[in-house]
Amino acid sequence: MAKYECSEHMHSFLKELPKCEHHVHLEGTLEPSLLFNLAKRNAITLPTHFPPSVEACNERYNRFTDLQDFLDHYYIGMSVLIKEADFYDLAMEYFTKAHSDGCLHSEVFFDPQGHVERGISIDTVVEGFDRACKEANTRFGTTNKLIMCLLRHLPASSGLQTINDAHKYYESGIIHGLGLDSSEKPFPPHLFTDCYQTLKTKFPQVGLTAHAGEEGDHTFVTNSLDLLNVTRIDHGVNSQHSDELMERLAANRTLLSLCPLSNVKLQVVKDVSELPIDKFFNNNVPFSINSDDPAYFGGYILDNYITVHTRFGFNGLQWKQIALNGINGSWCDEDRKTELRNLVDAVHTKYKDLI
Ligand SMILES: Nc1ncnc2[nH]cnc12
Ligand SMILES: [Zn+2]
Repeated sequence: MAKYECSEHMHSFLKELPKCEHHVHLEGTLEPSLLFNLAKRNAITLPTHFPPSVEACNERYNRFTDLQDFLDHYYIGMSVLIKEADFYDLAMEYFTKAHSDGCLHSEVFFDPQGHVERGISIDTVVEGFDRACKEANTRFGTTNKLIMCLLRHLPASSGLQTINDAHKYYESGIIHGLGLDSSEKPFPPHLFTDCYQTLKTKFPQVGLTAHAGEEGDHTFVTNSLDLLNVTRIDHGVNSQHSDELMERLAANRTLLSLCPLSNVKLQVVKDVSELPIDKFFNNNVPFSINSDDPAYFGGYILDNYITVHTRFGFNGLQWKQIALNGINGSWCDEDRKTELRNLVDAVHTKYKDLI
């Protein structure tokens, strides 16, 4: 289904192009090899219906029927994460891979409720992830932000409790944002209005985002904007079905964090070429390209960029614009944004023949 070639030269350009990732769940970066190592280290027995080996995981992960089928594996997978060092090791594996893909700034999700309900304290989770964020910055010079997600299949009261438990991490800036994930269609945005409002009132600097328009229709996107006051939308592919919404996203420069390989693996589309990526680009709807749950969907950020290239054949100038839109939509400070824009300029100049 590849329509365009990705030459070695284009591959090098896409790898070197400074990229920002805004949509990756740290628990979704749990490679089967680490999953089984941690299960052994922590003496965890996985349920008998979970794939019993790395090979069996790779085979099963290739045929998810929908979002819920994936989530059923994802929540079992994360059950091997017990100690602070487990969360650290998981995040360090991701930051190392992202850095080797040319990703210079990552805003990463995590699901504390998925751990707290198993008896793991939120402090264990956040301390491990925060230590990895700091280590990645020291080791690679990459920047990163933690975004706490609420699980939409749990009641808003549990979300409020989680926000309360995370209070000190928002206060110190260790957690920067709030997101909303898990099963979308049965749990629309209005259920979480109070959670978003409570956090925003206490911490006006917090970044707000939500998964919307992945399996839900475009009203999930509009309602996330209107009721949750988010400034970013995770996925948002179904925004394509409302011209009014498309205009609103473009006018307000609201970033969609698209996840092309995820959409194929979760049967949102059969092939990346069916995604409205050219439509978003041509209508000035800003988007970034992300990996979502790379250990489950078979590709990290660069794999997603390359697949998009083979389907849409963007030229060097268009790729530069996509990279700049990702920087503009990031939650890092202005100095870092300027630094990243200059790096994009330099790489684009180096590959100026790709225009
Ligand atoms: N793609 C996705 N959609 C909703 N919830 C998720 N949790 C992890 N990945 C997710
Ligand atoms: Zn996601």
